[in-house]
Amino acid sequence: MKITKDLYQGSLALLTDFYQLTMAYAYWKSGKAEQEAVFNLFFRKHPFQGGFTIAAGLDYVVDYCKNFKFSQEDLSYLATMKGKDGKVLFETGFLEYLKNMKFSCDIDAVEEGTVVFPNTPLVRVKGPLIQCQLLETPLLNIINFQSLIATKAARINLAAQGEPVLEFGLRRAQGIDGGLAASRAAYIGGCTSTSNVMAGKLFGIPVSGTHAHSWIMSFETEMEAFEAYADAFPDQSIFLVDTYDTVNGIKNAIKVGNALRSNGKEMVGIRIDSGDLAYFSNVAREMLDEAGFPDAKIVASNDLDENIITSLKGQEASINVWGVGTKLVTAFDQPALGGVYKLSAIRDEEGRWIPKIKLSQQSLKINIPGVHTVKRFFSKGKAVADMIYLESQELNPQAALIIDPNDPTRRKRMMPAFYQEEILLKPIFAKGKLIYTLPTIAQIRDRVQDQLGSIDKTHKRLVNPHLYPIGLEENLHQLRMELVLKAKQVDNGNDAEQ
Ligand SMILES: Nc1ncnc2c1ncn2[C@@H]1O[C@H](COP(=O)(O)OP(=O)(O)OP(=O)(O)O)[C@@H](O)[C@H]1O
Ligand SMILES: O=P(O)(O)OC[C@H]1O[C@H](OP(=O)(O)OP(=O)(O)O)[C@H](O)[C@@H]1O
Ligand SMILES: O=C(O)c1cccnc1
Ligand SMILES: [Mg+2]
Repeated sequence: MKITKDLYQGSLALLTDFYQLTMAYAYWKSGKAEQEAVFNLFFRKHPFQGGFTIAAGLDYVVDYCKNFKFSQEDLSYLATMKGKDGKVLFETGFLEYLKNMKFSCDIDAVEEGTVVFPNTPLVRVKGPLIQCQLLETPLLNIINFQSLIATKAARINLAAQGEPVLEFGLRRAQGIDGGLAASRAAYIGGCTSTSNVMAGKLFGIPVSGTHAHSWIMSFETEMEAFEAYADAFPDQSIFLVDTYDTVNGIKNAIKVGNALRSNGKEMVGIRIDSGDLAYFSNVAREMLDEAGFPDAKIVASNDLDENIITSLKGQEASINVWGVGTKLVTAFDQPALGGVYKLSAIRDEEGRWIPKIKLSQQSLKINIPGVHTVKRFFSKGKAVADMIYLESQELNPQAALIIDPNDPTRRKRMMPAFYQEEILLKPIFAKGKLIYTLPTIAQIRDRVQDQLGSIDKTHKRLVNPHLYPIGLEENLHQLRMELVLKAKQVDNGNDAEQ
């Protein structure tokens, strides 16, 4: 395998779970392939025990769907697959069907960078059952990871209180694509730049960095190393001061800073990567100020995350720039967002939508049926609640009642006279045609900041946040309850109609 050349071979159609293909075959075989269905992608719980999630990855989803096609190589590989009986698994007629399959779904999705809450749809796919099914794994793969990292980045940036956060994660990221997608999502979530040069090239993200301990160690003395670096980059020197002795390193940085200044140049700052970051940053600030470098930046790194940054802020550390790698790009304390993709309705032969439900012992896991969408209510520019409702439902113009899907005793009446509203699912594809103008990555990043500004600070608290209200419109709640009771009867062998 030559990863530089052979990794994707121009097609991602097989980047899926095997069972999607066996189901696709069986749908085809039983004549159900083109029956229309609706699936929703949503998650049940915020990551990091937080109070908000940032939706990310739609740009990748759009590209995936636009290029949703099985290549000749993909089909040749599928043709070699054998069943337990030694016979080919997929008939040639099916492979022919896949070859001619054209993406034709409607996709509605929340825009990238939107603040989202549990149980509300992030992506809704409506179209031929076989296509909806084949999209499950790639859509989850893309949205789960990028939303997770964008959320982690947003938390880290909230902790940094507006100071720059430089993303340094590539060396510890989850492989090649994980590293690229993480840099993209980290930037969307609020980071200032990435150290990942390929992400810079591919996504147009600002690239920045300092230098490593190896640079210092390659010289006889730290002074020589600083001088040589200042010589190479007189306008952008940040000196790593902790290779041997941090206080001495700061003294050396000041000496080289003075030398630069005598040539009309200014050092940018120093970086501290070990030890007590509060103590050493305060020592450094005092020394730099005293030496006439009050504007020199103090960059800190070393296994930082939102909790350590919050703690360092609490200790009044003199850090101005935060370098964050491992714990950001690996989402260290929660390695996956538990997004799921569930069938919620299917069209019968008469063209009627039949809402579908999946039972679970945990009521938290019972899905939301029907062709539904989500609306956000705002009061004075602040988001106050999200309502999931059936698209075909006429809403009470006076007041909509929303009911918590996990606790029907929690209810909230929304009086439209006091609220502005926005439907969060936007049309992206109509019958396979892209009808959405993709924003730039900078616009998505700005959107995250606007969105965070639109929710109350109690939901942004990093520890024990206040729960944002989301609910089912009462008719949808009623439908869900009826379907649950009916399904339970069927499950028990009773006649559902009695
Ligand atoms: N003042 C502080 N308050 C809270 N956490 C801190 C403080 N200073 C440093 N830390 C964190 O404590 C941890 C120290 O880790 P560790 O002991 O591995 O580093 P170190 O020994 O200082 O550095 P290295 O091993 O790289 O030489 C890091 O996660 C760092 O971010
Ligand atoms: O700590 P992170 O958040 O991942 O940030 C990136 C780290 O990568 C670099 O060193 P590396 O960890 O490779 O070596 P070191 O621990 O010996 O400094 C850098 O000096 C940071 O410590
Ligand atoms: O530029 C840096 O300082 C950097 C880059 C990657 C990892 N750690 C630090
Ligand atoms: Mg380290």
